[in-house]
Amino acid sequence: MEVTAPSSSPDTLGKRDYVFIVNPNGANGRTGELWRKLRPQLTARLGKDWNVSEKFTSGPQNATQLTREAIHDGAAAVVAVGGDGTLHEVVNGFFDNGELIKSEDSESIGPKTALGLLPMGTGSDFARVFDLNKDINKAIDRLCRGEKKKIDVGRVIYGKERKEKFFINVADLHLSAKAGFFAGMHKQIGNLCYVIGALRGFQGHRNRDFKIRVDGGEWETWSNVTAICVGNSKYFGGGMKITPSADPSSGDLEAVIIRDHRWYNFLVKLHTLYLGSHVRQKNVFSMKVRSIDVAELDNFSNDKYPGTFIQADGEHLGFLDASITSKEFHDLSNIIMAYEECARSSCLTVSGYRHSFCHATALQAPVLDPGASLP
Ligand SMILES: Nc1ncnc2c1ncn2[C@@H]1O[C@H](COP(=O)(O)OP(=O)(O)OP(=O)(O)O)[C@@H](O)[C@H]1O
Repeated sequence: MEVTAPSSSPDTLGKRDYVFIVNPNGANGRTGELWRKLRPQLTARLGKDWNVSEKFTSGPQNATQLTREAIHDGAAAVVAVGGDGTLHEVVNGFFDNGELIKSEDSESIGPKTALGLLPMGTGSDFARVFDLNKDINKAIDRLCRGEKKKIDVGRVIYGKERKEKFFINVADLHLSAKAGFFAGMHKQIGNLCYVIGALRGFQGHRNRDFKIRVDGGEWETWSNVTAICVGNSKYFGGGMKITPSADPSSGDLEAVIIRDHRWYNFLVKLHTLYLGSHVRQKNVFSMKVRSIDVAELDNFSNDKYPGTFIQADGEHLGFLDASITSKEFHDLSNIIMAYEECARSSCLTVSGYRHSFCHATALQAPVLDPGASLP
């Protein structure tokens, strides 16, 4: 829906679109309410230079499609309005078949469209690293100032069919992903959903043995793993600083592997998860990685669930394949999960690739002014 005058009006001629993709049901409907209150302010502040348009999502995954359409149409920016789930879907809309998409008139590799964020979800964890989660006006100011930052995205490949998703915040598996799955069912109670999710996650949980390979090196067996969290950024679960050294502009990811933990370990040391000091504890391992592969070693067939839970940006993706054996795993026929830093570049040019093997990802969040030159 066009908020400003129609694009044929003399006022809008030559202007590019700022497309706000709104999940009206985010944060149990609060996103939609807040958006309606903020929209006039945004139109007033941005409308002089841009066509401000809004698109409401019709349901899960729709934000991805809406983003692709906006990029094809040459939007200057696509701004996710909602929580981490909506941001995740918008980020995935920058890609198609694993490749960055570009506007139809774009000559360059990578989109001319930038990514933006108005955090209005339950957890809004990605926004925390920019200190934008507490005050929406701060996020609006940043958007209107046109402040830009280059950021990375990660990629997860999982399951027998080797499905692929990009993530911008944290991807994780096993207990934390199971807790996230249940938390998603209780978003109506706000941040308490993460407590309920954790309690339900612990039911029937047992630590597992996995094969893990870092940066394409040797596979190693890790026994009694409770959770594996890989952060492009620092926070998940409504403010837990799970990967405290991760920096979305660093070019690498932080992998935190938690082993041998029981529910009471978390209970006693819960505050350390919020402080990020858990990484200094016994049985918690942190490392900087470019990629990490994980495969199951033991058989899940007797379990209630088909395998190890995987989530990305708090969105349930599925399960590692329960039937993976070490033989299949060596065949690499059932991989697993791989994170990959995607090369970064300006959203306007092809210069600045950090790695020639990878197409540029032009994700800059929270975005702006695609006309300005990048640092
Ligand atoms: N129109 C819609 N109706 C129902 N669900 C939707 C709609 N649009 C998107 N969704 C789904 O809503 C889910 C949650 O959205 P979102 O992340 O915006 O809010 P949240 O869960 O409250 O916040 P956070 O993820 O930060 O905790 C996503 O999984 C998304 O797929």
